[in-house]
Amino acid sequence: MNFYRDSTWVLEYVEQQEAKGQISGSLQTLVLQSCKRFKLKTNPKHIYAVVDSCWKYKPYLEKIMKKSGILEDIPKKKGQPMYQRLTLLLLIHDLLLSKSKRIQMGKHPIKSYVLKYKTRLNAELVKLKLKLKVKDLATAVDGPDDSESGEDDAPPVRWIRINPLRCTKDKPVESVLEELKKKFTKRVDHWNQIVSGSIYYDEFIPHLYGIHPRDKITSHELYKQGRIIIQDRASCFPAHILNPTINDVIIDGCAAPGNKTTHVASYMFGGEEKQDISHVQIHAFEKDPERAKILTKMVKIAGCSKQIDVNVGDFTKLATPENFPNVSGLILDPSCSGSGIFGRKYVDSLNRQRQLQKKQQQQQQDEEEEIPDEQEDYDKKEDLKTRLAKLSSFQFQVVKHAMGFPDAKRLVYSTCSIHAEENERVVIDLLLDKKVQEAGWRVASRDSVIPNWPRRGLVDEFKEVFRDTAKEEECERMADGCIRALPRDDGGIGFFAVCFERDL
Ligand SMILES: C[S@@+](CC[C@H](N)C(=O)[O-])C[C@H]1O[C@@H](n2cnc3c(N)ncnc32)[C@H](O)[C@@H]1O
Repeated sequence: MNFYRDSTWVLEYVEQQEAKGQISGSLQTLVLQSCKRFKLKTNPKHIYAVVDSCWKYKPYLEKIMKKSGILEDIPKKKGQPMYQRLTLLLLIHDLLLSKSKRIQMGKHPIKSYVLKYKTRLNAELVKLKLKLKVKDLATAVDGPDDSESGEDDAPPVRWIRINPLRCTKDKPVESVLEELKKKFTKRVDHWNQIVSGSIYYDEFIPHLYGIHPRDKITSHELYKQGRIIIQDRASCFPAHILNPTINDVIIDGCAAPGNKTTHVASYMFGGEEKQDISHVQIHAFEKDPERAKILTKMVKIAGCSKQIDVNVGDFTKLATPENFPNVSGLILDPSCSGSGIFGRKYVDSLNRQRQLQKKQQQQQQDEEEEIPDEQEDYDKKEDLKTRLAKLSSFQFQVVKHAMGFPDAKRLVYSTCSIHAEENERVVIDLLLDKKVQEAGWRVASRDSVIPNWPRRGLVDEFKEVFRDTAKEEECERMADGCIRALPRDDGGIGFFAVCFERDL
C-alpha cells in the first residue's frame, strides 16, 4: 500500500502544479522534486514509471472510472470518502493497463473495493477502445505505429552550455570545449544528426552544444564543477536577446531554478576581460521558498553568488520602482501552462483524443448515450480556456509591473507555452494598455531578436486586433519581433519570447 500512497501524493502534486501552471520542467523533474519534498521512501524510479503512465492515460482512466460508477459508491468514514480518487486511478491503471494487469499489493480493503468493479471497469475499457477505434489505448495516446518509428516523448537533444563564469585565463572556454571533444568525438552539422557520442555546435547561441539525450553528462567533472550547464536551447534565447553588458543592472522577476538568471550573468561577467565585480548587479525574485533554495544553489554552482541577490517573495510586490530605480533591463519568465514542455505526446494525444471524439460524436449524433460525452468535451475545453485566461491575466500583470521601472530600456518576456493566449495575446494586451503606451514601450524588431531564427510569432493574432489601427507591415513587424519554437520539431521545448524596448 505504501507504494500507492506515495504515488498518490506525487500524482496529486503533479496535478496541483499543472493546475497552477507551475510546470517548469519535465515530468521526471517534478516527480523527483515531490519525492524529495515528501521525503518518500519508495524508489523514485518506480514512482516515476507509474505516474508517467497514469498521467498519459489519465483522461481515459477518468472516463472509465466515471462510467463504471466506482466513484459513486466509495465507503465513507465520518462522512468522508475512505479512498482518494487518485489512489483509485493508480490501482485501476495497474489493473487495466499494466503489463501484469494486477494491483501490486497484498490484501487490503481498497484492493477488494476495486476488484468488486473489475468486470465493469474492463467492460468500460472495451467500450472506450471500440469507440476510439483502437486495439489498445496506447494507440490512442501515442498515435499509430509510434513504436515502429521509435519516437518517444523525451527531448530530441540535450543542450549544454559552457559557463564562462567558471572559466579562467588558465582554463578558458576553449579548454572546456577541448574536454568535451574527448567525450563527444564526432561533430555533426545539424542537431537532427546527433547520435550517441556526437556533438553539435549551435548556430544561434554562443557556447551552446547539442548532445544525445542518452549520453550521460551529469556525472562528468565539467558538470559537477559548474563549467557546463544543461539548458534547453530555447530557454537560452531570453538572455541572448536581452544581451546585457557589465554596465547594466538587471532584474529576473520569476527566477527559479535560475537557468536564465545565471545565463544573464554569463553575458555580463563572463567576457574575456573578466572584472572582479563583487557587488550585486542582478536581482532575482522567486516567490516559492523551496524553489528559491534551488535558485540559490544554482547561482552558487554557476559561480555568480556575489553578483546576484536572491529575493524570496512576489516580484510584483517586493520589487518596487522606488527600491530599484537604476534597473536597466528585465527578464520575465512567469509560470505558464507548460504546454511546450509537458510532453508533446501528451498534447498531441489530447488533440487526437478530441478529434476522435468529435468524429465519433458526429457519427453517433442520434444516440442518446453520446450526449454526456459532448458535455464532457465542452467542459474540458472550457476548463482549458478558464485556465489560460487566469494564467494570461497573471502574466500580463507581471510584465506590466516590470514596465514600471523608470530606467528600464529593454525587457524580455518568455513562456514555455504553445498557446497564443499566453504569448502573442499577452503582448497585444500590453500594447493596448494606456500606461504601457504612455511609458513608450514597443515590440523590438527582428534585427535585435535572433534574426536568423526562422520561426516567428503568429501574425494573424496581431492582424485580428490591430487591423483597423495599424498598417499590415506593422503587424508583420511585431509578429516578426516574436520568437516561437515548436516542441521537438525545433530541437527542444516549445517556447515563446518577445523583447520590449523603449528610448529614454
Ligand atoms: C517558468 S518558472 C521560471 C524558470 C526560470 N526562469 C529558469 O529559466 O530557470 C516560473 C517561476 O516563477 C515563479 N513565480 C511565479 N509568480 C511569481 C511572482 N509573482 N514573483 C516571483 N516569482 C514568481 C514560480 O514559482 C516559478 O518558479
